[in-house]
Amino acid sequence: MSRDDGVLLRAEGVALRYGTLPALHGVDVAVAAGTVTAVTGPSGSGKSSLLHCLAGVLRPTGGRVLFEGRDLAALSDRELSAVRARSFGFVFQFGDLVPELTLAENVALPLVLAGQRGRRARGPVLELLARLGIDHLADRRPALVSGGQAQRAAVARALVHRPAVLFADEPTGALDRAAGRLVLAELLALSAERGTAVVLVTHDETVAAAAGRRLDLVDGRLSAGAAR
Ligand SMILES: Nc1ncnc2c1ncn2[C@@H]1O[C@H](COP(=O)(O)OP(=O)(O)OP(=O)(O)O)[C@@H](O)[C@H]1O
Repeated sequence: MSRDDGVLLRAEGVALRYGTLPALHGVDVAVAAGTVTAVTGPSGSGKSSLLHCLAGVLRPTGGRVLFEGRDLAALSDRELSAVRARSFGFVFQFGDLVPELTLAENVALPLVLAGQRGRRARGPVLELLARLGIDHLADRRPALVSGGQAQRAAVARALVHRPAVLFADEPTGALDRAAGRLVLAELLALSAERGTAVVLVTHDETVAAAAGRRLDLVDGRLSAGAAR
């Protein structure tokens, strides 16, 4: 564990450049277990970049990111992949389900990657699909379900291995407002039940207001007053 009580993930002075273009400038963030953090800010302000740095998808060009006290940049590729597979879940705007696999097979992927046999994974997968009201679609491929149903499957896939942190980048951005609110409420309820911390990029003011904490980015910096 980190030296700070309950802090799972910590960004210290995180900076990121794409070539010569600076996207983040010295961002400090601490994410405690079981909390919900909304990352907001105008288009191009660095929200996705910050999420990707926190999740170990992008390596910061300055500062560091610690998960359970370990600097992600100091891990080998194999160790980093193992941390991400075991401890992190991801939901993106367009679900990114594998089109050739059924919903159940998609949701089982994190368990199969962790070494579980497909058949053993089916129990927890179906349970989660039932919680999200889509167990009757378990054996359908993503192309044959609605956008909201596919996004529910993406939420199930992100939580099935009970990760410590769920990273969600505009997870309901492709849905209409009402459907989006519903899926998001389900995502937050399931995460809370499982004690999973959520870091959520959103443009939706209502969603941001409902999160326990809000980080507002402006030009790659946390705006003054943003709670860390
Ligand atoms: N792969 C990339 N290569 C070069 N520049 C990039 C890349 N990804 C993002 N950027 C730039 O970095 C800055 C921050 O982008 P980022 O996607 O993090 O912003 P954002 O706040 O998530 O935006 P949006 O709300 O539009 O998704 C922007 O100026 C963007 O153009």
